[in-house]
Amino acid sequence: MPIPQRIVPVRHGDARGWFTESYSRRRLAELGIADDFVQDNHSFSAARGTLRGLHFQTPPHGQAKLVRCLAGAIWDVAVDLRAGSPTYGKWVGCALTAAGGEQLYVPVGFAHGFFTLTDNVEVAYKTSDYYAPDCDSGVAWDDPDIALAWPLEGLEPMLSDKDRKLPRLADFVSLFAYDGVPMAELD
Ligand SMILES: Cc1cn([C@H]2C[C@H](O)[C@@H](COP(=O)(O)OP(=O)(O)O[C@H]3O[C@@H](C)C(=O)[C@@H](O)[C@H]3O)O2)c(=O)[nH]c1=O
Repeated sequence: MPIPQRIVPVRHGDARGWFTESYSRRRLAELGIADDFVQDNHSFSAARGTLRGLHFQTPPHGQAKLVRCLAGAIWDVAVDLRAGSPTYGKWVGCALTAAGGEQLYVPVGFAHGFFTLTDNVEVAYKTSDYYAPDCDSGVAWDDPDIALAWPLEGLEPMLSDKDRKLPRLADFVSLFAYDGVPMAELD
């Protein structure tokens, strides 16, 4: 289904450690995910309390993302931005850890962001379209209309200058289509 999903690839453990298929096009197709991923991104955040988001690219360069954590842990979120969706402006979030290998699938039409729960976090994600700076967009992480329950635990999030100036959802006119499937809680 083209809504956010939490995916936990199987890990095959043995005396050496473990092995996992971190990406399988066939396995994702079984879950209803048919995006053609064309770019791999990798970011490093030095400090716990770093927040990146809420980001998306506007049509015609919307990006689905398949997000995972290679070091440390994050709290990862997706916000529904599909015009006419009954879950427009609603969010889902979950922890993604290097230790557990969990992934979050973020479809086109959803904003994405994360908050680092540890120091020295590496996040890797596949995207279904190339970086298109003219379509780079976002909404404010602390927009009260979205009311994200970030696990701040008293920390003041560390943001980029760009993210500090992002507009509110109310100022955004969505050109993302709604395909009839409302967002649901993550498994
Ligand atoms: C996203 C992106 C950025 N850049 C460049 C632009 C800039 O000089 C530098 C850092 O970019 P940003 O500040 O936008 O990086 P960051 O704040 O990490 O942005 C990312 O946040 C997460 C939450 C997402 O979902 C991503 O799609 C992306 O928006 O990297 C690329 O060259 N290619 C890319 O695909």
